[in-house]
Amino acid sequence: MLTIYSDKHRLQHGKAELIDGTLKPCFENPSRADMVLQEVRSRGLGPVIEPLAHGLEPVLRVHDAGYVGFLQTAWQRWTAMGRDYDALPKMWQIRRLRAAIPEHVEGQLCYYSMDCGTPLTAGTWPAITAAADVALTAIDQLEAGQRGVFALTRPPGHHAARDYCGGYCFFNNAAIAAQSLLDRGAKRVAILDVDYHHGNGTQDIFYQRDDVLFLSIHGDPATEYPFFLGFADEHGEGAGLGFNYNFPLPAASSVALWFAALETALGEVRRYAPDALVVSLGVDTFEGDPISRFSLASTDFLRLGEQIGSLGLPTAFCMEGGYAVEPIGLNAVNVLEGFSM
Ligand SMILES: NCCCNCCCCCC(O)(O)C(F)(F)F
Ligand SMILES: [Zn+2]
Repeated sequence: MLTIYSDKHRLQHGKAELIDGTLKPCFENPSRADMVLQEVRSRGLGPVIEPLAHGLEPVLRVHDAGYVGFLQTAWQRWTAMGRDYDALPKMWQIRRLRAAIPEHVEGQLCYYSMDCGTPLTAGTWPAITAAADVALTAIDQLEAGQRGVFALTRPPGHHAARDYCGGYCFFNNAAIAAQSLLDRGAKRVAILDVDYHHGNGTQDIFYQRDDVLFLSIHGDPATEYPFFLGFADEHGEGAGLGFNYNFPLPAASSVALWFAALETALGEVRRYAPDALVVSLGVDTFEGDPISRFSLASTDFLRLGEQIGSLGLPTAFCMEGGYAVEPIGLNAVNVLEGFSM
């Protein structure tokens, strides 16, 4: 299987994250992609190629122009205030506060974000534009006839909505990939999100549409991040009603329950009969993940890959989460090996 990878991911490296009451080194850091790349190479998964530049147009097909403009200018405006540290919001535009978009960079930082765990740094813009190019280059390769392609994307993307960042995500790589497939002639695309956390951003982007089927298996937002989306009664709206499936599972759910949800999800994909599949591949469902509470073993990721492969669809895998850094490569590449079996 072909892997698309850019070293520019290393430019996104936040200083600290508020976890369990104290500031700790960011869980979402460059070592994650380094370890996955190392495993891709050591397992001989296939060629590794650099992304081609695709510009901002494909990004603007899913993200709001004001939001993209904010991301593009934020660091320069932040440092112009004499600040050289990571840009993080101090508050949010919550209920009954004015909804107008602030002019000032600090107000926009609050307006265009959903949490304080997603540091905007000097390298964020080049890193996220490179990640979008990685995802789009994977679609180039699907269009050229590849059956499965691995977009080793970092930073991740599935929490990034039309007009806000969060959960370590800025550009929604999987959504950009899916939209690009449609723009190149696909009639229907399914996005399967197997990350431990609900892909609220991906759901947000396609919620009113029937040309993208979104399915997500994740920790129940009743007790898990992102708390405010990802419930089973969210089926889409308008033309999109019936094209959104959430499978929230209680924390500490069994592997059997997880695969039962996967089987149901894959049945819906078969029924939808898409032209292609995009997988938001998070491996934080791993039993040893430090911030998540499912218990897949490394061998279960082989089974996951095989099940996805059984759909027989052209598939682009976009890397999302996974924080047990030692086995992250084993777990991610197991999915890709299983798919290729
Ligand atoms: N006590 C731990 C709190 C962690 N709060 C943030 C969780 C973000 C998860 C990000 C992800 O894994 O979903 C992605 F795929 F986007 F990277
Ligand atoms: Zn996750």
